[in-house]
Amino acid sequence: QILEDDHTQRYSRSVVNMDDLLKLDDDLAINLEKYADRLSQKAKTIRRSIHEMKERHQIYSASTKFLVSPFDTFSLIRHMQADWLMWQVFMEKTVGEDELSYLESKKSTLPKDHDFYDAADGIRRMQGAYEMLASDIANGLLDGVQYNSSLGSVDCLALGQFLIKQRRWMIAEQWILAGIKAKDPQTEMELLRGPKKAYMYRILGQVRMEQKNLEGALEAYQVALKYSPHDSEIFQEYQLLEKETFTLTGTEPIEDEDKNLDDSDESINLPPCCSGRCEVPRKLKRLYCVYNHVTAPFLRLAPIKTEILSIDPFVIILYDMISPEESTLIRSTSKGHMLPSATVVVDQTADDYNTATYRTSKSVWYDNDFSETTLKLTERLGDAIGLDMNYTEMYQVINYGLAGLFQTHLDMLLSDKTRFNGTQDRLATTLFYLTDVPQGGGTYFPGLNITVFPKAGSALFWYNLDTKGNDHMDTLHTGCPVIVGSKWVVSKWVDDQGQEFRRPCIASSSTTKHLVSVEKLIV
Ligand SMILES: O=C(O)CCC(=O)C(=O)O
Ligand SMILES: [Fe+2]
Repeated sequence: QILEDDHTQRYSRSVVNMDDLLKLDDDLAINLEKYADRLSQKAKTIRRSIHEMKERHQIYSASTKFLVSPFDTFSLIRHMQADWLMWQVFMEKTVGEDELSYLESKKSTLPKDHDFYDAADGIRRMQGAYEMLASDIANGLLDGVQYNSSLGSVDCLALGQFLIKQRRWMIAEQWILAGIKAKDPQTEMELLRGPKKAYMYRILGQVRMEQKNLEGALEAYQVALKYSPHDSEIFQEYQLLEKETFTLTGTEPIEDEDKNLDDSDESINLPPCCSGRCEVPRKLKRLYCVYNHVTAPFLRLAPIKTEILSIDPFVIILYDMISPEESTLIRSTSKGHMLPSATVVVDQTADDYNTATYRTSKSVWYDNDFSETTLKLTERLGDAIGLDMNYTEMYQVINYGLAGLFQTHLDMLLSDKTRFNGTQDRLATTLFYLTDVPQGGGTYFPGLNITVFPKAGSALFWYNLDTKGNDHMDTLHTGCPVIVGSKWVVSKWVDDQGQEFRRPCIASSSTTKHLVSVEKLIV
């Protein structure tokens, strides 16, 4: 079952909304500045009046006749009876109400808890997929590439606490340690609620305790107490811990009954090949590149550069399928219409957040004849793959978000049995890459040890079904987490029904004389 996801803004699901977010942040900063101006205006009025009051006092105290005159006496009584009440009213008057209500009006558009969870979970999975250390990420070293930016301790601590909630103690500890080491820029957040060192060491102690590392926990608590010797809560926890260490010495560590998550589950979903550094070599050792001029008459004039990545299943890259102008047009047309990508809901009772995390992108659908660009693209693709474009699904334009990914999956929707009952399925997949992705974001086939990195203008094409119409399990594929960049892809699925003459049912693709579609390149 395919459902459109909820229509709320999901900031982490696509990077197309990042400029809106930046603009909002800018507006709110200007608003805060206005608020500060109003506060200083109030303080200035108060200071000016104090100055006048002090001057008056000096005159009075210098005068010997003061308080003898009825005018002075009257004036002092009037002043003290009325003016201080007026000051009270002035002091109580709220400053910057307009600015406060402006902030209130923007609250609904600010990122929500789920946006933070999405973002934090994205970082966690990116870290797992590329086997990065928290301290490296915090210092701007991403999968071997050093960037001129880093994360502050508030950010690291927030990640650590998020991971504690997920009971992922090991990487939670990494992030808390990174937070302790992070150089703190004096941003407004540090000023408002900067994490105190004692607090961070206390959390470090707690995380170590959860991992039954009692000595490490004690050490962390001792440092916490050094920073904050009078904190009674930290002291009590420290004492409890000391007792526990005493009773546990020499005994086996107790296994926690709850399942504690570590990151081995991640490496199953996202194997290390996302980086392109596969442990096992791919089947085709050589590079096979051909000019395809055989699947359409027009290609004799303009052959398509085609790289063959795998024979069975048949996987190829088509080069120069989209021009930079067409790519820009598709992206700019789509930008305002993207919604969180539809997801296959496996468990309807689970909350939305849980069901949607394996595909973190936004997308929009277009018919073949949506625009001149899509019409041309359809014609070009039809020529390049030799299949009938009248039998295809709509185009889906996709943009990935922060560490955006599509976990390992198959594109076909049916079981072999249902498919042979006559229900339509996805014979082949085409993924057009609209952008280069500076780091990460490859399309990875675990069964084939092939990682394809997006190259603007190229298209990845493969058959999901073998020549007999059965599932090809080796077409399992992953949209690897984006590390840096904005990954735009356009997908196009070709239906099995309607291709009977272009891709007839044959015993195997080596029965070459029957091949009509792009597979005939391997002849
Ligand atoms: O973005 C990718 O690399 C994979 C996308 C994909 O598998 C899909 O859209 O079905
Ligand atoms: Fe897919």
